[in-house]
This record gives sequence, C-alpha cells and structure tokens, in this order.
Amino acid sequence: MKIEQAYTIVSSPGRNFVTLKIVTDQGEYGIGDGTLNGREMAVVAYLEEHVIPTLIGRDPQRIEDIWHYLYRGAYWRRGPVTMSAIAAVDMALWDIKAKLAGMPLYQLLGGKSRDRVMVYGHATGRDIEACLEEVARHVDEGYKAVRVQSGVPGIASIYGVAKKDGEPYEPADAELPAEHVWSTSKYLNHVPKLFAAVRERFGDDLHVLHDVHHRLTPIEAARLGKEVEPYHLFWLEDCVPAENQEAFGLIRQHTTTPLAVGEVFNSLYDAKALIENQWIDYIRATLTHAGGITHVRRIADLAGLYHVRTGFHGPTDLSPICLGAAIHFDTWVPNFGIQEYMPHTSATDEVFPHDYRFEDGHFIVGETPGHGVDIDEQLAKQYPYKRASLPVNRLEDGTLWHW
Ligand SMILES: O=C(O)[C@H](O)[C@@H](O)[C@H](O)[C@H](O)CO
Ligand SMILES: [Mg+2]
Repeated sequence: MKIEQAYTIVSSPGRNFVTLKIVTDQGEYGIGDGTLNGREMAVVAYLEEHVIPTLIGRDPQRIEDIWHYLYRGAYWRRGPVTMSAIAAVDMALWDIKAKLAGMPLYQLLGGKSRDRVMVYGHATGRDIEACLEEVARHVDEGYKAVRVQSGVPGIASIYGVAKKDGEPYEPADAELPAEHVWSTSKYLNHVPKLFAAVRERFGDDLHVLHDVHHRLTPIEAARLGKEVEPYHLFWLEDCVPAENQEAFGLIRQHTTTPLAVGEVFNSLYDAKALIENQWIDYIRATLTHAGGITHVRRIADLAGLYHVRTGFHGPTDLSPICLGAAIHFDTWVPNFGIQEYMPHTSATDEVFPHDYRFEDGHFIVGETPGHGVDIDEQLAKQYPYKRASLPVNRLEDGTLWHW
C-alpha cells in the first residue's frame, strides 16, 4: 500500500480550520487537523512545501517511521508549526490504520478504559451575575464541570469572555491583532469573589475550573491559588507562562489548588520537568499542537508515572477532527482527567460530520472505523480562508504583556 495523494483543505465555517487529507493507492483515506489559531497558513505552507512531497509513495501503515522521518528529518525540531504539521499527518495515518483494521481508533489504541468522557464547558459573563446565569445554563444542560471566566470591574475587555453574554468566545476576532488592556491587581481582587459566588449558588459538587491564561507571576499565582482554596477548584489553568517550568515549583509550595498547563506546548520536552517534579496535576497538550497521537500518548504515559492526568485543550479553534480523535484517546488513556468542550457552530459540524455525541455532561465515543470524523470537501469550499489574528495584551501603562 502506498500514499498516492495528500493535500490540505483550508475552510472557514465561522473560523479557519486546516485539514490534511491523505489518500492511498487502494482508495482508503484519512484526515488530520493542522489548525494553529492565527498561524494557519504557516502550517499549510509547511505541509505543502516540505511534508507532502516526501509522503507520496510511502507506506501509510508505517506511522512511527513517518513520524520520526518528519521529526528527526526536519532537523529544526519542535515548535508549534512543525508539530501541528506532523500531527495532521499522524492523525490521518491513524485514521487510515483504524479503517484498515475495521475498528474505531480507541480499539486500536488498546480499548476502552471508560464508557464515557467527562467534559467541561465554558461559562462566561461580563460580570458575576451574568456568569452565574451561564453556569446555571450549563448545569441545566447536564455539565458536571464548568470553566468560569467573568469580566473584571475596571477592565474593558478580558480573555475568555464573549462580547455578548451567552455567545461563544472566539479569540481570533480581527484580521490584525486587537489590543486588550490588563490589570493584574484588579483581576486578583476579583476572582476569589467570583468563585465565592459560584459555590454559594451551586454548592460544592459542581467541578469548577478557571483559566488565568499566562498572566501572573509565580508569587501572584501562589496568592490566587491560596485564595481560591476554599472553593476547591478542579484546576487553575496556565497561571504563569510556562517556558520556565521551574516557576511552578514556587507556586506548588504555597497552594493545594490543582494546576493545569500545556495547551501551548508542542512536545514532551515542554512538560518533562513539570511532570517529573509533580509541579502540575493536568497536562493540556492536545493532539493537533503536540505532534499527534504518536507523541501525545508518550506524554500521557510519562504523566501517568507521576499522578498527572490528561486535560486536553478543546476550544472551537481546534477542528472536530481533533476533538473526535481526542475523544477516542480520552476513552482509552488510563490517566484521563477531563476534556475541554466548546461546541462548534452548526456550520462547522456540517463541514465535519462526526459520530461522537454529547450526553449528560460527557462524550460518548462512536464505533465508526477510524476516528469517526469526515470532511465534506464541497461544502468546505464554500467557506474561504480569511486571516484572523489572536489579540495582544498590554498593562495599563502600555507594557506589552502576556495574553
Ligand atoms: O483554555 C482554552 O481553551 C484556551 O486558553 C483558549 O481559549 C485559547 O485562548 C485559544 O485556544 C487560543 O487560540
Ligand atoms: Mg486555556
């Protein structure tokens, strides 16, 4: 069997997605997600110019060999563009292999470790009351876990809060980066009040999560972690930028609030110290940005040695292909923690028909051979690419800050 054809499909049903399709000489095909929010066309160029020509004629069943050919062979190892391109190939090849085996991907990985996959939804509001309404809506829809992000008095616009209450949050909201203004002190004074209100209204059983989105220093994160301890969060996410993994050691000394990190990671090496020192509790690196199934299962295996569980990144800026493959992975992986879920638009779901389904706060994996997601190429063509950029963030004095 040989790879006969491989090509990218860029489609924008409400937001940009990059898909790689690989077709064998026996007519079987697989698809992978290569979406890198705000840098989509860099991945397309990497695939079209530097990857696809090397794939033609190769045996698609040699997933491991192709992975190392693209990783070691690149010379310039790692990085989000490289690893998203490798991930798109890897996801497509696993899709093909599972189809050839006539089984859903989770079976090929090792079978079910659980019957369903707990997710967390996104409750956002411009103020605490609006946020609580959104939490209530998610509870009514069956969610057992909800991420809570609210506006902060004195800050005009903030990460994670939709412009209109009840609308989904989309960060890539302008052709060129929008500029946000940020105040750590206003934010730190506000968040404990938000979670006091959530626990007051919803009690102790609901799992609640919060994303700091890289904006604090380690001692500020330690303060926040301590101040929300009475509200026993499921996790505090991305509390500091994680290039310096040791910074989490300082946070860990001060608080028992569980820590999650890693959605911007693209390889095991970004997380190795965090995991081996048990500085974190959940690793978020997901299939598209961290080299696909072949690499992420190595991250999950290392994490499992240190009581660290998976908590895959799962916003609307990863395609249903990534989500579908992630649900298979989540169904299999022994040290599963939770799966992020921001529902895609109906237009997106029409472009990417799939067999996973949401039920009572969980995903139920499908039984279709492969990862269970397809792409309607004719429909995809109706949504041409339109550049969209992630915002930047400045402190009130104009300092360019972490977003
Ligand atoms: O926890 C999350 O889902 C993430 O932080 C997103 O909100 C990112 O900002 C987005 O994926 C960037 O493209
Ligand atoms: Mg996040």
